[in-house]
Amino acid sequence: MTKDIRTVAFIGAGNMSRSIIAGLVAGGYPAERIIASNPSQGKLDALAADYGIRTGNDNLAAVAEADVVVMAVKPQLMADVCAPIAALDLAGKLVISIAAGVTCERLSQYLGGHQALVRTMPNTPSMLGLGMTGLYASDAVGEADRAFAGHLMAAVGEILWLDSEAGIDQVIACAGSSPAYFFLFMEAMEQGAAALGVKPEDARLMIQQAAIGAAQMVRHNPQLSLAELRAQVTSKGGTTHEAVQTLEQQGLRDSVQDAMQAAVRRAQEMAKEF
Ligand SMILES: NC(=O)C1=CN([C@@H]2O[C@H](COP(=O)(O)OP(=O)(O)OC[C@H]3O[C@@H](n4cnc5c(N)ncnc54)[C@H](OP(=O)(O)O)[C@@H]3O)[C@@H](O)[C@H]2O)C=CC1
Ligand SMILES: O=C(O)[C@@H]1CCC=N1
Repeated sequence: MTKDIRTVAFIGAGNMSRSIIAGLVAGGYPAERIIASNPSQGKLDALAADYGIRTGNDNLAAVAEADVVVMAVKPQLMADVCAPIAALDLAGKLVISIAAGVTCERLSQYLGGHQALVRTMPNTPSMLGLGMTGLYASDAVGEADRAFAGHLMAAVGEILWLDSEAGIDQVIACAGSSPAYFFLFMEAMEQGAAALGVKPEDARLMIQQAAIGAAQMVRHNPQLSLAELRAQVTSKGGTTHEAVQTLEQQGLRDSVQDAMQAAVRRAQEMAKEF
């Protein structure tokens, strides 16, 4: 955890803010230095109860008090939410955006020309300290602010600094959106298990353990390629070979590649829309 403790205001307290806040507090970031601002009260009450952070409905009060402002609303709301914030004195404040498809240039326009911007692309496993965040700092971001943004997101998982802003869209495809691909795969396995007559709770346990185990094997065996790990499971003439061949023949790799390209395409479209 960073020793550089600053007051951080999350503007928008939805799924992603909750994930990051959960990870920060679990990692020891002082809860009293975290503020969440959101229109609906229920999410705020839950955040205050679960993590002891400060909450409110007044974005401007939160921003005024903060050293660091995390913009965490949906991309399509960013312009409207930023407009009143732009009227505040933002000098000396670092603004971190987690929104997909809102460029630094656009965000700077929305914030009245504010320059100290870091664009990030986190993901929901941040909640467990198992996040993956890509970061891109605009030229105006000084060393201390850059380091703070890195430490903040490193508190909830791994980080990757990007040389170009276009890299953020690659992070979306590989890590921001990708937990959903794995959930979808596991959902499909649940359905497959049901078709085999497996009880739902048994299916969930087996799928969960296989997924956690596979991910940990990747993590703990950096010397082995993914294909080598797969080969270790695949006995010659055995069951895995039949299953994997079925997935291959039915085009799993092409589907995944198309899906990742679709994510990037959508991020690029959003950058024009928002
Ligand atoms: N979910 C994910 O996995 C990831 C999301 N992101 C990005 O994070 C951002 C947020 O996404 P996510 O958390 O999923 O979305 P959510 O819809 O869960 O959260 C957005 C929050 O913004 C709040 N909000 C709406 N209007 C305002 C306002 N005027 N002022 C303050 N808050 C407001 C909403 O409040 P309410 O609904 O209570 O009205 C809601 O709680 C998006 O830009 C997305 O691109 C990035 C990486 C991963
Ligand atoms: O679906 C989205 O647009 C956001 C960005 C990455 C994950 N969720």
